[in-house]
Parts: sequence; C-alpha cells; structure tokens
Amino acid sequence: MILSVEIAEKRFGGRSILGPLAFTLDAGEILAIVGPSGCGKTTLLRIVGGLDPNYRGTVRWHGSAAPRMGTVFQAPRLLPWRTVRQNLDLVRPPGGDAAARDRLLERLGLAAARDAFASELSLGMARRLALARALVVEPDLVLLDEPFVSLDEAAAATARQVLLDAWRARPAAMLLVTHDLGEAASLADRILLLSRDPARVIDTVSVPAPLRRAGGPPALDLANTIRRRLGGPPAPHFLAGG
Ligand SMILES: Nc1ncnc2c1ncn2[C@@H]1O[C@H](COP(=O)(O)OP(=O)(O)OP(=O)(O)O)[C@@H](O)[C@H]1O
Repeated sequence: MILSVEIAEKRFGGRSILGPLAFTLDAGEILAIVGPSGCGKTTLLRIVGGLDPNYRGTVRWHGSAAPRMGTVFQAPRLLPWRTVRQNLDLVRPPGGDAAARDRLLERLGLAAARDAFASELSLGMARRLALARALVVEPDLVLLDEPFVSLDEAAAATARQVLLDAWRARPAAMLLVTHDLGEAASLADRILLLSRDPARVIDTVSVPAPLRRAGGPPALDLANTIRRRLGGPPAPHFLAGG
C-alpha cells in the first residue's frame, strides 16, 4: 500500500458532501473513481492532492519521501504567459529528460505548437498540455480529473494511450476521476463506485485481467455489471468505450 485515504466527513457549509469513506492505493495501481455528477469526486481528488485541508480524516502517503505529484484538474491551469515548452520545463525535475518532453509533445500533437504561448492554445490543446505536464514531472502519484473531456474521440484515444505508455515506462500510482465507465474499465486496475449525498464507497470492482490497462473498449458485460451496481439500466453504447 502506498496511499491510504480515510475521510470521516467533508462539509461545504451545512452540507455533508463526503464520507465516511476509505480506500487505499497500491504502488503502481490505477484506481478509477466513478460516481454520479456532483457527488464529490473533484472534492475528493482535491483533498488527496492537498488542495483542500478542510475535512475530517487522514490522507497518508506511505513512501519514504513525499510523492512527486502530477495533476490534471478540470481547468488546465497553465501559465498563459509561458510557452508550451516552458510550461513543461518549469516542472521537469532537474536532470529530467528533454527528449522525453519532446516525445510527449509529439505524441500529443503539440510539437508544432511548442513555442506558442499557452494563452494561444485551444481548450483541447491546453488539456493535452496539462496531461503532458502531469507526466513530465516523473510522478509517483498522478491525480486526473476527467482528463480527456473536451478532446475529440481520436485525440482522447491517443491521450489514453500516452498515459498508459507513461505508466508502463514508470508505473506511478494513479487516481482517475471519470464519469465514463468505459474509460474507467479500459484504464484502471480497480474502479471505486461512489454514491452521493454524501459520497460513500458503494463498491469496488476489479477490472478483469485481459481488459485491465488495455486501453481498448471494455466488455459490455463488465460495464453493465458496474451500471447495475450503480442502480442504472444497461447501456449498450459502453461497447464503444463510452
Ligand atoms: N467550493 C465549494 N463551495 C460549496 N460547495 C461546493 C464547492 N465545491 C463543490 N461544492 C459542492 O460539492 C458537491 C460535490 O462537488 P464536486 O465538484 O466535488 O462533484 P463531482 O462529483 O466532481 O461533480 P462532476 O461529476 O459534475 O464534476 C457539489 O454539490 C458541489 O456543488
């Protein structure tokens, strides 16, 4: 176990948003977090990332040193007055691999824009750059909040593959928030299913070995099993990966 999260309660104003809930993450494990819109997934990720200290509970990293963290939050949060390359170089570890940075830009379709200012990027480009920035950190822990939203399907498929390739080269622990069960099943080892009002863990689903981190569309029966646990109807379109 590399990360343990125990949240007794998180409130906004008078409202209880999260908890009690608990989960752990093994080193190199990809855990997807799925739940209804507005249930508190982003709030949970912000707590794990140390961006919201106002909760009752504990978030503990069990590594020997504090983790290097790569994050993709819903807003890309780039430095608009810096170029694409500069946005990456600011977080690249000393002695980090400039060729790896350039390969990431190439694969994410950003090589031609490498000297453009971040303010000049489209939202889809900015989100791809945010993913590159999370990976160029050489992270121990990656926090991803709907990282492929606002990419067209081809760009999203490439970005998922880039994420998996980065994981294979350096298996960081990852928390992936997504509303897309297909995406969760094609990227993760396990899927945490959350309820809402307040968010609690309904169930944890292990992704079967042949699908796990395969990056392809998931089997319909797995997506439907998960949907049933969430109380929803079967959805044939999950065959197409979401
Ligand atoms: N800063 C805030 N102040 C008050 N309430 C907030 C704040 N941030 C989030 N909330 C509320 O907390 C709840 C959980 O929000 P959160 O964004 O974590 O959900 P989510 O599951 O990530 O949503 P989505 O799937 O739509 O992205 C929502 O009801 C939201 O309105």
